[in-house]
Amino acid sequence: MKLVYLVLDGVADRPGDGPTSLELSSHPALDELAKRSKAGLMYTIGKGVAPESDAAVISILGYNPHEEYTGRGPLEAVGAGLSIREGYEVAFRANFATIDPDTRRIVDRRCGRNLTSEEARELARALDGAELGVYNAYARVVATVGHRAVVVIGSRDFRLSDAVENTDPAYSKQGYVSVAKPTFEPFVARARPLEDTEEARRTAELVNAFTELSISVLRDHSVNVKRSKEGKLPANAILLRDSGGRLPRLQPISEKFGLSFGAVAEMPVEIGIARVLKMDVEAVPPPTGDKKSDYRVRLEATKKLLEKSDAVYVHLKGPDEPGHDGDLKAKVESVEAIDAYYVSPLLDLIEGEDIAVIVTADHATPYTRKSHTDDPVPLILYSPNLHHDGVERFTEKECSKGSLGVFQHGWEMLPKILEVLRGGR
Ligand SMILES: O=C(O)[C@H](O)COP(=O)(O)O
Repeated sequence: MKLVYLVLDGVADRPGDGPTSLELSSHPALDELAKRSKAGLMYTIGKGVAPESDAAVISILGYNPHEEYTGRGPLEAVGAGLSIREGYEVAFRANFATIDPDTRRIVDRRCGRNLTSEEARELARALDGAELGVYNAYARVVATVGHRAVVVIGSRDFRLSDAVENTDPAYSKQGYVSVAKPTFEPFVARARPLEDTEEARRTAELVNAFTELSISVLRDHSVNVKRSKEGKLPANAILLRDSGGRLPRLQPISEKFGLSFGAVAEMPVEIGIARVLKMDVEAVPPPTGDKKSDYRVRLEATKKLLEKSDAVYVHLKGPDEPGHDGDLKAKVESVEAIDAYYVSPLLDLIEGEDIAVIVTADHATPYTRKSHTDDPVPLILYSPNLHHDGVERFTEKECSKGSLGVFQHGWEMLPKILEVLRGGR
């Protein structure tokens, strides 16, 4: 038996807020699969935790992020091809953002979501390698996809600590698991040490020095002058979150489950996770405006990996961004594009084959809330060897009627599902 494990980033909404994107969209292939599946719901980390994708994905791949985890920064870094000098460097997930440089008020955490990766690369170059003026410290800045970047703060001589608060006010650090705040004061936060050590105080000082430097360097950068002339928001600040000083030491997924895993990943954090878990990674280019071609590439990568791996984890970013933007229409369209261009041909591919499929999400990003929430996500498990529950559609409400029940923690799901698949009932 082979397994395709499909994660639709942020696809779930909050049913109590009104009709969900899954209810409003037409997705015949997902519904067809749901009809032939067992179904359930899952809290991807746990009730009360509105997770970011990093810890949520770690969790739904079977690892409890409260036990061994070191934050999103290092995963973004490894996904972007950077390594971290343990003890002397701390990695952060970064957003190019628009602020009022005089008051530090945040106008947009994603500078209008129209910063191109090329523009971001040019801005990053202006800061990469900058000296921070104290502790013989420096910053490395690497742009990844759109407004997203990785920042590594390092010192040549002094030890640093990852126990520092985010400067991005949208997320709070709870240990190494970052939690989306339902509301927040839209100001660039000052980094504070989160433990009473010289290392943490020094790192917070360096983070604040980097923030000031980035604001002064980006203010009149030619990319921003051009963007302002075009009526676009300038990318004139960098918000940091999810500090981590090393990669998590996790058992490779093939050893954990006795299955070889491939991964189709498009964003640096998922590429980083797949690398850390020692999956065979097919990194595909980030999403473009051409959904048909994007999903064809992802399906080809899935096919290729299925030939050599027992299981393939496929992470599709699509629905998360419109969820953050509160754009119901775009979220519905994103589900429909995945259905037509990825799931429908996947059904043809698995027809008559001994291939099981899981479809779920890493968290909810309700368009009504514009941020991640702790709502449980729908889950279906198809296998030609299993009885199905007879649910009608792939939606939150329909899946709640399924025999898999409600997983209280994402990390409990994969072991249970593999047991069901191996038991064949
Ligand atoms: O799109 C992303 O990178 C994250 O899922 C959400 O992060 P953001 O709140 O910084 O957009």
